[in-house]
Amino acid sequence: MSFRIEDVRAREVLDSRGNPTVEVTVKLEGGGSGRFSVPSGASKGKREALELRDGGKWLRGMGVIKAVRNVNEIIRPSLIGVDASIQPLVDDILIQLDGTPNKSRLGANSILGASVASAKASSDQMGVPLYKYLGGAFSRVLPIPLMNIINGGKHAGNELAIQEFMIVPVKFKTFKDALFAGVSVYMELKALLEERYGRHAVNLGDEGGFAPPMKRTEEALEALVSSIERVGLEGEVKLAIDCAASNFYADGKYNIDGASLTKEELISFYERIVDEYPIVAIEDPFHEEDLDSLSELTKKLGHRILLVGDDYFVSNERYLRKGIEAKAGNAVLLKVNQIGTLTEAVRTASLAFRYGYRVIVSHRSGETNDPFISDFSVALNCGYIKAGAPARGERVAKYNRLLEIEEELGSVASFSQLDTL
Ligand SMILES: O=C(O)[C@@H](CO)OP(=O)(O)O
Ligand SMILES: [Mg+2]
Repeated sequence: MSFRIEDVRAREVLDSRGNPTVEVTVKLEGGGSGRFSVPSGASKGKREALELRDGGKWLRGMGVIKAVRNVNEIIRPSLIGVDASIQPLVDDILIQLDGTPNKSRLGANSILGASVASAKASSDQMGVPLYKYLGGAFSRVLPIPLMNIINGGKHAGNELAIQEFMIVPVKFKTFKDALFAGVSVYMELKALLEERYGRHAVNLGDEGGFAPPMKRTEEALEALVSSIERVGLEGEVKLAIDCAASNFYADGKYNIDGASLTKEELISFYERIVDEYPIVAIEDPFHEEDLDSLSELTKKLGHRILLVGDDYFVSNERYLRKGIEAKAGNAVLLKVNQIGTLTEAVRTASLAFRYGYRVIVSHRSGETNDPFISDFSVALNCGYIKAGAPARGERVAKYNRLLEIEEELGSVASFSQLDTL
């Protein structure tokens, strides 16, 4: 059974927004193979590892021709003969080969493709499911899904400043029950939006949530609360928001709900909505450079809800460490393509666990049908996943994979129900 890499090949495929993305296939001498197609964000953090794009006018510059070439011409010869079952070695070779702090030479998209495809090839060679290969025999925690069912910000063509309005099924015994409860709320929300705003209100945003013509944050929160009540799930399904606040910040002010707020006013706004609605998590509440305000909000609300850093920490150990030192936030969003290799993503998760930060494995707004993040969340036993609405194939692929894993684990599967929730 040889784990030595025999071949690495990349090609261009399309993501869920129709943009080209990199798909990498790794083949091992022993016959095992793995394939991964890389996701892509729209509201990216400034400090994320670089996603290599090209093509000029053609495809509005969204091509990945160079990234594919980098895999086939630079990464391929360096990985051939390497033992794919030693993931830190594979990733170290990729990191050295790139040689830049933000993966700007080869592109995080080409590097990540090779990194994850190697892990998948190795798990195939070993004949064990990916979550077990990555996490070992004790991987058994199915994550609470944070399901984004009203889309705003950069993910939708409406006037909502806040990017994601999520439902969080918190009091269920199994992942399947939690998922199906979320689906009931999603369907009820569709009916409610049609009643209130008409049929055009149920068009979908990038992550499969509805993109109704709403203007104010509380209009969305209220619609979610009403939908939850209408299906009788109050107390069992709660709410979360991803503000992605860098996108509504300009010249020292936050432009939200028709007002221009100072950070102090925004803090009061968050305190009020947490009092009035069943919110259990707020992600990126301030712009990505303002760690102080995140610390301030953590002091006020950190004992009650999750305060999640996405653009703040960009899945990077270095920035998470700064957050920990500043007592900013109490959870980190983990997106493998923000950092570029699997080994680095796992290191970030380990650092988070060591300091009591929660880890939420996350999709990107531009996704593919690859359900890698589902296996990854179970491998980490982290207890949370953010994977969009239970609609649109590329989101559903993640939920369906989790259903499969839960069934496969049978009686040892455990579904996370965490204390602060
Ligand atoms: O901000 C986010 O958390 C993500 C995923 O929901 O969006 P994007 O992939 O566009 O960065
Ligand atoms: Mg985010």
